[in-house]
Parts: sequence; C-alpha cells; structure tokens
Amino acid sequence: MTPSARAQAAIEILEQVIASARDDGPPADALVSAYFKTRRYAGSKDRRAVREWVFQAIRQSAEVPDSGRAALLPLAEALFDGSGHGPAPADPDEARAGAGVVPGWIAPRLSPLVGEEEWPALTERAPIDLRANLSRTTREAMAAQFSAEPTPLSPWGVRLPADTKVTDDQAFAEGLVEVQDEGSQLIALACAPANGQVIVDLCAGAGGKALAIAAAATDARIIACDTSRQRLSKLGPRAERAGATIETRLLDQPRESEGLADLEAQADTVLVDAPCSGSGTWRRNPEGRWRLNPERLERLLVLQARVLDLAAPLVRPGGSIVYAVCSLIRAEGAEQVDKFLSRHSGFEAEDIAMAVGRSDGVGRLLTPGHDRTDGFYIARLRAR
Ligand SMILES: C[S@@+](CC[C@H](N)C(=O)[O-])C[C@H]1O[C@@H](n2cnc3c(N)ncnc32)[C@H](O)[C@@H]1O
Repeated sequence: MTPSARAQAAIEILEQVIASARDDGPPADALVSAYFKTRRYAGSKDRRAVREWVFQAIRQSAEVPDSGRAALLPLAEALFDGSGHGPAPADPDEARAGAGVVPGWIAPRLSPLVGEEEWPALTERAPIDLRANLSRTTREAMAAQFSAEPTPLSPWGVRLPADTKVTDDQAFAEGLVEVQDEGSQLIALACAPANGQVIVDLCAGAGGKALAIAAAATDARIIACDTSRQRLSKLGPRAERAGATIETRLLDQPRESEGLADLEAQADTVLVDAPCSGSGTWRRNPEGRWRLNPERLERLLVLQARVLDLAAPLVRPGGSIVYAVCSLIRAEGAEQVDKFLSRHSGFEAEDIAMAVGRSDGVGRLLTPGHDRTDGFYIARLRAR
C-alpha cells in the first residue's frame, strides 16, 4: 500500500470507530482487525502503519470528530493528495478535529485534584504492568525474567515499556504473572486480603482483582460475582492457570439480591469494583472519551449506587466494603461514596491504610499524572 492508501484505510476505519462509539459497538482494536480480515493484500507493515494512524487520531481528539477525514486531516494532510487509492485533497475550509484531552462536558466534572497540568498524562501511552503471582513465584524472579523494573507503589508489580507483548511468554502461560495495571493491584491490596476471610468480589468481570486477592490469601473463601456470563466465564481458565480457587456466581439482574441471600452478613470484605465511565483508563482506551455522554454517565451513577446498596447487607459487623472505580469523575467517586454513607448510617469511612494517591472526600484518588497508574478512586467503608 502507498502511504496515501494507508491514510485512506485509516479514514475508513476511523469512520467506523466514530459510528461504533455512538452506537456502543465494538472497540477500535476489533474494528482494525476486522477491516484487514477482508483485505488480504495489506502486509504487516501496512497494518501496523494504519493502526498507528487510527490510534494517533483517536488520541489527539477529545471530542468526537465529524468524520474519519476530519479525524486524520490534522495529522496527515500531506497524504491527502488525491493519488491512486489515497484521500482526495483537503479543502481549506474542511472540518478538522481539534486537538484536546478532556471533552468539554467532562472537564468540569473531573475531581478538582486533576488540574489541567495533569491532563496530558491522561492520554499518554501507558506502560505494561505485570502482577507477579506470589502464590507461585516472587516479584524479583519476574523482574529478572522480563528485565523489568519493580513498580513503585505495588509490592506485587513489575513495569515494562508500553506495547511489550507478554502473553506469548512461558511465565504467562504458566500463570506466574498477569497483566494488571499497578492501580488495579492497589485496589486488591486495599481489600487487605487475609487467609480465613470471606471476600465477595461483587463486580468481578473476568476476575482481574479476584485473582490478585486469591494470590495474596490462598486460604480465603473468594466469591466472584457478575451479571455478565460472558465476562465471568473468562475467570475459570485464568484461575486454573494461576492455580487459584475462586467460586463464581452469575447474578440475575435485577434480582441479584436473591443470588446473594446466603452471603448476608458473612463477608469480611465486599469489593465493589463498579461499572464506570473508564475516565481513568483513557491512556489505554482513548476512544472511551468518544463513547461517554451525559446520559450514559447518568445511567452509570444509578448502577453504582445500586451495586453499593447490594453490597451493604453482605458485610458482617466490623467488615468493610471496598469501593473502586477507574474514573476521575467526582460524581462516580467521592460524591457516590458520600451519598452511600448518607443512605447507610451503619457504615463509616475508614483509611485504606496505604500511602498512595491523594485524599479526595473520604477516599483516595490515583491519577496517571500524579501516581503513574491508571486513574482510580478507592474508598473503604466499614460496617459498625
Ligand atoms: C469495572 S468492571 C469489573 C472489572 C473486574 N473487577 C476486574 O478486575 O477485571 C464492572 C463489572 O460490573 C459488572 N456489573 C454490572 N452490573 C452489575 C450488577 N448489577 N451486579 C454485579 N455486577 C455488575 C459488569 O458486568 C462488569 O463486569
């Protein structure tokens, strides 16, 4: 493919990414792969170059661009030369996506801790963090295996450069490591897992945090719940690879509490890693900015309050809820927790007992700019 033909391919994919963000369709990565499945003439260099254009265009624009052309034009105008399979020359008045990091409607909703000086870090390429499975190996062994640096905040992590491929490594296949951002590791640490405890991971998804908890407390009873069969089904093979024992429980929305009745007042810790805007993970998922809108955010706020209310009766007296969201939007973090505490007088905020991030309301906020992790809000709420 000529450089201009690659630009045209990127425009076509960006067109699909924009539509998919609007309609809640597949992610950009999947769209790039699907595009090339039907275009066998493209070689690996072409694919890499097109993918690079697509992600550069997504990264540079906070707002949803008008079109694929508008998204790429500010980056690659010289390739809009009308040649062969390339894009038609640009009109001087043609729409161009503006450069930016935080969409205008989200900026006033961010935690005040995330000042504009921190914004560039929100979409910078993120390193790859691995969590050493301490039930099977040591962090030092994994640092040596991957020639990696230890993560500064999590005692379980090692850090590799962005885009390092680790899933082909033997250590990964043997369950000695998992790919997990340091911030996610800190959420599992905030649960203070210990042997003999009952720990409910209420929104377990594919089990990233449940696996970290299981590695730290091999004799704890861990119950991983989710309403998504598809996500939860990924946990079984991962647990097997890691040598972990984790119960899984598929909950039936909106009757989740029926499936949790036997756990009432049983849990030492309920982790609520709630569905959220993902505004703390834009550096890995920059198109997340194009997918979010005020209506979606409103629905997420309602769901977060709901899962917190589901968690409350499961906690034994003296036990805790650990609430976490990978978000920097205050309504999902500090404000959501304040509202929970005003609905549930039997709970009080407690420290997460780790000197990480900055305090925000009763919890702590980790940000890419300040902590070099994905953005997370974490709070611990203790049942009196
Ligand atoms: C942020 S993700 C969890 C990620 C996971 N803890 C991890 O570490 O990989 C939120 C999860 O909440 C689940 N969820 C949504 N509504 C729920 C509900 N009412 N009860 C339980 N889980 C729910 C979603 O299916 C999704 O998997």
